[in-house]
Amino acid sequence: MERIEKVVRQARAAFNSGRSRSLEFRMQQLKALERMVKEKEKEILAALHADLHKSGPTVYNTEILSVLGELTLAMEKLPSWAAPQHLKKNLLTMRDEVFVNFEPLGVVLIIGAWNYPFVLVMHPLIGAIAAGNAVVVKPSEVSENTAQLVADLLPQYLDQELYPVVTGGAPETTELLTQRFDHILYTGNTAVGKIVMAAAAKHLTPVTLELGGKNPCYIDKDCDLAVTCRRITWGKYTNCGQICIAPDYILCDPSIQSQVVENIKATLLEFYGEDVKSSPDYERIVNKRHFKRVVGLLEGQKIAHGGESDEASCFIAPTILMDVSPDSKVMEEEIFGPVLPIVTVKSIEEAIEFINRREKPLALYVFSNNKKLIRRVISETSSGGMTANDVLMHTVVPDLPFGGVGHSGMGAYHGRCSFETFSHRRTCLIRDLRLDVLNKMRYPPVSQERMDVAKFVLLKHCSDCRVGQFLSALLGAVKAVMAKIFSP
Ligand SMILES: NC(=O)c1ccc[n+]([C@@H]2O[C@H](COP(=O)([O-])OP(=O)(O)OC[C@H]3O[C@@H](n4cnc5c(N)ncnc54)[C@H](O)[C@@H]3O)[C@@H](O)[C@H]2O)c1
Ligand SMILES: CC(C)=CCC/C(C)=C/CC/C(C)=C/C=O
Repeated sequence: MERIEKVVRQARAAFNSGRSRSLEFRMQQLKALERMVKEKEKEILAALHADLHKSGPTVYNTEILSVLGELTLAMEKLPSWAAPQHLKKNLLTMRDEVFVNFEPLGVVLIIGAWNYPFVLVMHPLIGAIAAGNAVVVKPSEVSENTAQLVADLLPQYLDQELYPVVTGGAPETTELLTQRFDHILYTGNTAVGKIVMAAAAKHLTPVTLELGGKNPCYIDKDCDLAVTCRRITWGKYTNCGQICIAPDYILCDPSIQSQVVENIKATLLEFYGEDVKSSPDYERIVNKRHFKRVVGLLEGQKIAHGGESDEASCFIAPTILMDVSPDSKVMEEEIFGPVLPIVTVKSIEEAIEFINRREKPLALYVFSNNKKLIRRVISETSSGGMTANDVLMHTVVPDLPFGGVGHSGMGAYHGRCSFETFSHRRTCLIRDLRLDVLNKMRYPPVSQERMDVAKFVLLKHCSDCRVGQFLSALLGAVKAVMAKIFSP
């Protein structure tokens, strides 16, 4: 544990040296990360297969490409993201420089989860490096092969003191959390999220919490069920249901429930063949603990499809549950496995009420040809993010912030939002010491007259105020004349 304290101390000393701040250095580190991902692709694929039975193409699409995409974006946009943001002025400040400067926060802690073990540490790491921070990376011990690979690879490519990796589980994370950081980004379950936030509060450290929840998926009667169910099947059973944005359960009218089941069954056959177990595209539950938890959710349920499992290989077949009671256990906790309950509702009002009676989810899905209904769902519910007429896809749009709300998390990242999350927006005002006469109205002794002038001056924005432009031009002219008269 002394080692952990030393690692954080070294990261802070490295940050204080100032070397992570220049854009040139940040770019160089991001380029090195890109080289790492390209050169070590085989090793990354192997680790993810060992941890989660993920197939090569799946890992390539979800983990490698998305990390390379985030890197390309950051390297292309960093100069514009990091540039000071000049803002509107009022009459009082029309001669000044008014801007927001993005500065690094300091030492950031990133705690990853096991289900997308590579991307969940790499995405925030990219944002934190781009913003000029030192970063301590703690990958999830549950995906042990990927965690070890990250620990082996990062020091080969990045500045070792600025970006150390700490491996281990709850004891190591607990120890890390006693240290002082300038920001913590944690990905994982809500219960540990509370522990992280409580520990961070001791140092007044801001947190980004990327948590989970039960993501509803409403299917309107007015939609193409074959397409709808193909998209839902893909999003639900990818990574064996172990994805934070998976549709957790379906809400639909009782009259279409059987058609939904039939369409999902047909898609499963298309995707994984007759023998799902031998499909290279179907993953496994990460460990026995989670296997038992997910199998336990099937108890007492009406299984419309699937239900088979094999503890030795942590296999659970893609499963659909029908006529599920809203009060059953499977509707209480996030499923995080290949089990899809269908709860019937008789109207969109009932669906909205159902969603709003529960904690705010990380994602919400609605399928309908009716755009008005989609807009209504957006305006009458809340969730971290949402996609209409598809699933998962809002997370792959680089400019969309990704994060939860309420019990599904706080704060967001991805793309520019990552850069902002790991930056301090520093308010800057640069004035000069001349023409102090213009400040007279704020100096004592106060008078009604001065207050009237202050009111006029403060309530006018320069950009939409002709008086401001006129005064500015006038002042410029006066300045030029004075300079001419008084120049030696
Ligand atoms: N919002 C997102 O981006 C996102 C992404 C992936 C997973 N998730 C959510 O994460 C959950 C699954 O992940 P998990 O929690 O099983 O992952 P996990 O077991 O990998 O835990 C996450 C991290 O917390 C640490 N940890 C565990 N117990 C701890 C403790 N007592 N004190 C301090 N640290 C501790 C672990 O070492 C690990 O690094 C699901 O709820 C899922 O929805 C959210
Ligand atoms: C398009 C697919 C299958 C996934 C893309 C989303 C993605 C890169 C997920 C990884 C990060 C994440 C939000 C995991 C949640 O558990």
